[in-house]
Amino acid sequence: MSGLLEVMIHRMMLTNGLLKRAFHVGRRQLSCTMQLHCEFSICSSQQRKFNNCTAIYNHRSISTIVFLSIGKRILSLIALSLNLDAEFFENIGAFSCPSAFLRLLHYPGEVNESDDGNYGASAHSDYGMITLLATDGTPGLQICREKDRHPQYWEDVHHIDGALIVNIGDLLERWTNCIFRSTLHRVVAVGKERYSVAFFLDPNPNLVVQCLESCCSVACPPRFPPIKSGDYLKERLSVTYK
Ligand SMILES: O=C(O)CCC(=O)C(=O)O
Ligand SMILES: [Fe+2]
Repeated sequence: MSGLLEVMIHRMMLTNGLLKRAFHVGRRQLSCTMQLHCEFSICSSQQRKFNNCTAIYNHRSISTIVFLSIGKRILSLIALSLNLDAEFFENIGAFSCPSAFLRLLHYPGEVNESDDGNYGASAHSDYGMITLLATDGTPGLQICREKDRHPQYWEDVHHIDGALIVNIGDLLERWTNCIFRSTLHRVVAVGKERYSVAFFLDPNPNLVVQCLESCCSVACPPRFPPIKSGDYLKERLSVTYK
């Protein structure tokens, strides 16, 4: 990995026993001064598997710094839509040393009968504020718009060249009292190998996430108690990776 990189490789893992390989790059907590200019020149044999991910990444000339600034911009638009200042999340310190990391993902093309439907990513929502997702264009990602409705109705997310997919996370759902619902999504088998890169943008771990004033009223009280972002994420991750 290039000397320019100040990254930590968290782990190589199989998540929940599902057929997905993920490679984590970044720090749970980005240092404010840290240069995260991620030009990937991945060379070890393990990392070679992820060259297609890095190709997605490099092709779009995006670095973690760019992901971060796109994420901040989207969150300032979300703040405006809630009658808050554009700088609201910046001002409350959400982006001062935020928790953020990249996940490079590889899904194999072949699916065996014995896998028993375990492929890709099972239905979930991401835990933090927002996730920016770049894929190699291979289908497989699906969303369920009305997550409380049963039976669930799943829609394919169509690839748009040059566009990033934005998922709302559970912390933003808590903050906005469900005005912004977190995106229920999954990745299903399409009989083709698939690569994607996800950038998870989560707030400073010490920030207390509590219902925004503009998102509640007497008729619509807060649905979630205040919680420190870091505690919430730790709890969710410990359940996922126990
Ligand atoms: O690979 C994808 O398109 C989605 C990955 C995902 O949802 C995740 O890693 O949380
Ligand atoms: Fe996800």
